[in-house]
Amino acid sequence: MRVLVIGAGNMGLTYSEGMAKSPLLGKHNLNIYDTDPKKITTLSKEAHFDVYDNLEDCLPKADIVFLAVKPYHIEDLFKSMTKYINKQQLFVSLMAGVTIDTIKEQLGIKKVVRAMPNLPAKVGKGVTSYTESSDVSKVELIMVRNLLDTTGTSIHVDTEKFIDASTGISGSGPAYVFYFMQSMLEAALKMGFSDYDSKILVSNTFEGAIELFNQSDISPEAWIDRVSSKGGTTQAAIDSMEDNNVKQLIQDAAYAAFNRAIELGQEK
Ligand SMILES: NC(=O)C1=CN([C@@H]2O[C@H](COP(=O)(O)OP(=O)(O)OC[C@H]3O[C@@H](n4cnc5c(N)ncnc54)[C@H](O)[C@@H]3O)[C@@H](O)[C@H]2O)C=CC1
Ligand SMILES: O=C(O)[C@@H]1CCC=N1
Repeated sequence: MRVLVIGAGNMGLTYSEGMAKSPLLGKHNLNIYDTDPKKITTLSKEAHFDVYDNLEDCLPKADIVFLAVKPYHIEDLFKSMTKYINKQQLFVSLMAGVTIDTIKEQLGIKKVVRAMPNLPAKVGKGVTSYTESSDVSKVELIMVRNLLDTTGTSIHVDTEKFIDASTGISGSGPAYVFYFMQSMLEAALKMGFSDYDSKILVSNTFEGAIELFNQSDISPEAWIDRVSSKGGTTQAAIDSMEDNNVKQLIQDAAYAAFNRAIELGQEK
């Protein structure tokens, strides 16, 4: 099985590295294509996998093609792809918003898996949701799942609505966590801690809280209770967040991303 990844950016490279390291594929069955000459030069020197600057040499021989460009790149990309593709090939899109029907229509193909990954895939802790067009067989779907799982874990969803919804939760989600971290870092700096100490305080707090959550069946709400003393400091902080409607604002943000994913799918 030969896999081609189109787009050597954050996601394309992350997936390429995950798949190339996996015994499922190995680096010689993994090719990557990009149009940016600087990226091609850098990647060619690193030689984790075979890098291409033209579709003619890599697209016809691929069995599975990952699409990892920005949604606004597809117009040019799809035009350049059509003469090198065949109906046996399976396309896996990692792009936010772009629908299965758009990919099928614009490429004139039938087998598409639409997936929504996230950036912790870089450290093997990604979560990817995925769904497929009706022409993808069960065996092909298992193959794709195995490839997605080289960067973490995956969940199968029945409709594309849940791909857009998971964009609002997990796809964009790492940015919400970083936003919270940045806010805590800035508070620590204002309180007078050094850069180094602020980073240690904040990153260990996040890591420790996640570990507690993962190692128990206790909800985040119940953990908040365990941190809080009546009339104490945590209560003062949580009251401040509740008074400022922070929970609602975070939910609004997740919906803003969900709705933007739907909108992207309608922009052709
Ligand atoms: N960055 C993230 O955390 C996530 C990104 N995604 C999706 O992944 C996709 C890629 O995002 P990033 O990797 O962040 O973008 P990026 O900007 O880092 O990478 C895009 C790559 O595509 C290349 N490219 C542009 N036009 C091309 C063409 N015609 N042919 C070949 N390569 C071309 C660019 O040179 C660049 O290397 C997007 O559609 C995004 O919605 C999904 C989930 C998370
Ligand atoms: O911001 C974006 O559109 C992409 C999709 C999810 C994360 N990054």
